[in-house]
Amino acid sequence: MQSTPHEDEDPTVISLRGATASLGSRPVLRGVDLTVRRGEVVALLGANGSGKSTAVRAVVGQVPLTSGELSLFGTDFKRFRQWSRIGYVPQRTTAAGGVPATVREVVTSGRLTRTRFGILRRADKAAVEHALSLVDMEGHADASVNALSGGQHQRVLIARALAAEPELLIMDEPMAGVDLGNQEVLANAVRRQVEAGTTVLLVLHELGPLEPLIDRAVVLRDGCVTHDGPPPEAVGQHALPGHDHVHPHAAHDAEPLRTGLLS
Ligand SMILES: Nc1ncnc2c1ncn2[C@@H]1O[C@H](COP(=O)(O)OP(=O)(O)OP(=O)(O)O)[C@@H](O)[C@H]1O
Repeated sequence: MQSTPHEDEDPTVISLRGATASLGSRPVLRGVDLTVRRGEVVALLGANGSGKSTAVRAVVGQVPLTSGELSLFGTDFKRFRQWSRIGYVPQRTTAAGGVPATVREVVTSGRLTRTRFGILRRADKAAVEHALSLVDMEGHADASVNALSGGQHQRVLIARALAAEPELLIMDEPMAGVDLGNQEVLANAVRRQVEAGTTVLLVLHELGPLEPLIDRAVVLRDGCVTHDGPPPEAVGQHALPGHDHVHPHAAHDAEPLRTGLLS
């Protein structure tokens, strides 16, 4: 495993303790404990509406906790400022939402947290090109993101997160709406990150091509953890009691999804 400049610090990358959170008046997290240690690949599984997205959004500060504790890289969330150490790929977003940006421009935007005043140095440009190559999008770097398929969009969003060379990569359903060919490319990109020592937290509907990478599964049900341990066997999440998930099966190279952060 790659050594990191922070190797001597607390190996706990994410620590969520007794976390509760509400959306509107609805309690969505009801006492969640989640620990992710350096170098681990953890899958967050559970039925639709069990609180998976809310849990990862709480970890990245998009949903405030109503009680409980969160620390990142050993630092209490309130004092944590090192956001460039975290790459986040949210659920169901488009790369540009109609903005006439190129693939390279969108990926470059993910590097800005590593720059001073947004000025790109040689190392920054190299990191952007490397991120593009990790998801096999070098050949599309100058294409408009609005002309991409759904699977290619997802590859660009992951490259945007990788451009900052994060130590922790958080991805919310990276395979949703992505055809098998693009899933393989994404799985390869994640595999290379894991081999380089990146810590990964994934929200997944089913383990799919990422299965060999996953060290541990945490299963949520109604905002509570019902399992924290080895991932379910090869049959995937379907093996879990109470599995009642609706799957967004992708058509061949599905259309870009049109809702999300930037749209
Ligand atoms: N803005 C909101 N206001 C009120 N309730 C919400 C809001 N967003 C989500 N919820 C509800 O919170 C619950 C948890 O949602 P969340 O997206 O975290 O679940 P999930 O496990 O990620 O589901 P899925 O697998 O369908 O993505 C769901 O019942 C959802 O309907």
